[in-house]
Amino acid sequence: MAPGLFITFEGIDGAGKSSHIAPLAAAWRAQGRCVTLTREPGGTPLAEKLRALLLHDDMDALTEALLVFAARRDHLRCVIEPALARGDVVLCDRFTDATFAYQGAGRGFDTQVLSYLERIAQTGLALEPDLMRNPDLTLWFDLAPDVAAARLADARSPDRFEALDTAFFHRVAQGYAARAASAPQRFARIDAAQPQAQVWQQLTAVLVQRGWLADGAGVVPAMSVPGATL
Ligand SMILES: Nc1ncnc2c1ncn2[C@@H]1O[C@H](COP(=O)(O)OP(=O)(O)O)[C@@H](O)[C@H]1O
Ligand SMILES: Cc1cn([C@H]2C[C@H](O)[C@@H](COP(=O)(O)OP(=O)(O)O)O2)c(=O)[nH]c1=O
Repeated sequence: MAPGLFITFEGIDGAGKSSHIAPLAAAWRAQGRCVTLTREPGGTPLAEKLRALLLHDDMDALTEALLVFAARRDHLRCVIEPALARGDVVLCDRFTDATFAYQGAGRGFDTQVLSYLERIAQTGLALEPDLMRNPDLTLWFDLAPDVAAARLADARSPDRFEALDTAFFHRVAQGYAARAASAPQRFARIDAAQPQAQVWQQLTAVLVQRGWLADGAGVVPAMSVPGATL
């Protein structure tokens, strides 16, 4: 059995993550791999309830951090770890880097506390009991906040995060850049300002280069592939 692969998609709101996840899942499935397609916050019935609170109810940054890690723990326990143990490719729309970018850099919450929560929430669930689960690869969609905002203005009504100002998203973008610099082996930066066909090419090239996807993978996604299919 091929070993499981845990791949996360990160970037500010509107960077283009959701548009590419379903087509990548289809490309892997066409090559005979089982794929688990999921998202954070969310991915389990409990974590989806926490997601609804996070996206719509007012709360402070510590409460946000505790809720995202509670949702993550349940998601790891019920979905991600079992899928990896089966040998699936797990494609997850956001994971812990989002917490460091949004609650850490965006809200200004203490990143040492986030690191502590990361360790306790992500350890003790894998086959190897001491492993702190981290993605094998993080595809980071890097896009200027004003371009992302222009894309979103045409696309959907904003949630509690998407309604924040551009200064917040500049901080979040810097948070992602810092996280990527601290784990360069794990991160692949995708230039999300490119037209979608080129974004797709860059994404698949990263995966082919690692030997995880065979060459000639799938079609370029249509612009309208919704995140709502997750
Ligand atoms: N490379 C691209 N160029 C132009 N528009 C894009 C591109 N990628 C995605 N979009 C559009 O931008 C909007 C936000 O994309 P989406 O995939 O939902 O972003 P995210 O999941 O990162 O918030 C959608 O309307 C989508 O069709
Ligand atoms: C995973 C995660 C997401 N978020 C935020 C980022 C997003 O604005 C929001 C929901 O993410 P997302 O699923 O990308 O929203 P959408 O489906 O509308 O594209 O949650 C955090 O603040 N911290 C986290 O740890």
